[in-house]
Amino acid sequence: MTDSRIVTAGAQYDDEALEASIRPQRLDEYLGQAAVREQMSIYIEAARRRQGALDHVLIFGPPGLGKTTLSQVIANELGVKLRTTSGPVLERAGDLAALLTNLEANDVLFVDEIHRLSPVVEEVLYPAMEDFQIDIMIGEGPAARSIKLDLPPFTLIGATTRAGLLTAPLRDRFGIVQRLEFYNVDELAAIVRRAARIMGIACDPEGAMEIARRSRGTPRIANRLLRRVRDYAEVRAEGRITRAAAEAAMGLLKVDAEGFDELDRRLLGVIIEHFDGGPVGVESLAAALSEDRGTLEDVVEPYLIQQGFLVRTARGRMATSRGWRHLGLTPPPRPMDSPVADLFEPDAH
Ligand SMILES: Nc1ncnc2c1ncn2[C@@H]1O[C@H](COP(=O)(O)OP(=O)(O)OP(=O)(O)O)[C@@H](O)[C@H]1O
Ligand SMILES: [Mg+2]
Repeated sequence: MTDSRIVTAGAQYDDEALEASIRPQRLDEYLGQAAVREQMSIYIEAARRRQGALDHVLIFGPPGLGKTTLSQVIANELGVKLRTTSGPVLERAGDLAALLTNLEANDVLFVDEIHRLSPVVEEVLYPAMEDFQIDIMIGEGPAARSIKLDLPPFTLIGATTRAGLLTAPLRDRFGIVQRLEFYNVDELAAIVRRAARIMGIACDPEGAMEIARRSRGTPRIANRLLRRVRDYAEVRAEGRITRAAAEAAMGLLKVDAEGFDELDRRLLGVIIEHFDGGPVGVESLAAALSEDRGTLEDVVEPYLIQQGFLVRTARGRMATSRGWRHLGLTPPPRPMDSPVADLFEPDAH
């Protein structure tokens, strides 16, 4: 079920065709993330002047915020080739060795889901990152020996939604660590307007704002909502994305004013109605919703938490007063000696 959510931040197949034309190629098309952009522009320029490889970069942040995009932008700005792989794909040490020995000087190797590298592959990566060398074993049994190979200088870019799952030795080998944040509404509106231009659909600023507000801080969702609103505008609104067209289209998709869909509302509803607002453990919650725990933790909760509708406490999840009100319910009186008491202040959210 979750895969078909319009507001899921994860990638979906229908995205691919248009995605390629919309995806930013250069740093000045990569909107928002001002601090990341400024830092990266300096590091990239410095590497270019030295004609050396950029230091290794770790990019982390929730799905759909632009990790893969940023890695491509970095390679484009450096003017080097990008090779792409991912943690789960690299099963054996030899898989990684083959990729590394095919790199040219200053190339970028992008490893998506780097927290899912197997330990043997990670072992190969350490000396490769640190000294641009790898040890490979030739042969088996008593005749086996290891030889050292020199690699050209290169940049490893690792991406992960779960920085906490990276081993310390791996994390320490990245000279540059960038954390992507949820985008604000103005940034998302700019992303929507740019994508609408590329798609050749007229989009009023208020129409873009309306889409932006419901995009959960996530460019991938903004672009997906834009495509559905475009369909609606073409059929019902004379091909123009106005505020009214955006509202009507998203009403049909059951995406509410906060960008929540039915799963978000069910999650809040279950915490409030079955568990008196919490705290409730994630396993009980997953069971009550018939959803998988990982989906709740990685996909559903981060935005609810970031927006102050939900909190994670040591004893489990709790709905905040904002969460109660979103469902049209009256929050309970402020719990006196609760570690989250301040979340129940009348004007806090
Ligand atoms: N800063 C940005 N400016 C404009 N568009 C962006 C930006 N970041 C991402 N996008 C758009 O959002 C889409 C999703 O981004 P991307 O695939 O890079 O996310 P991701 O962080 O790699 O997600 P995942 O964790 O699922 O791999 C891109 O195709 C791109 O069109
Ligand atoms: Mg990605």
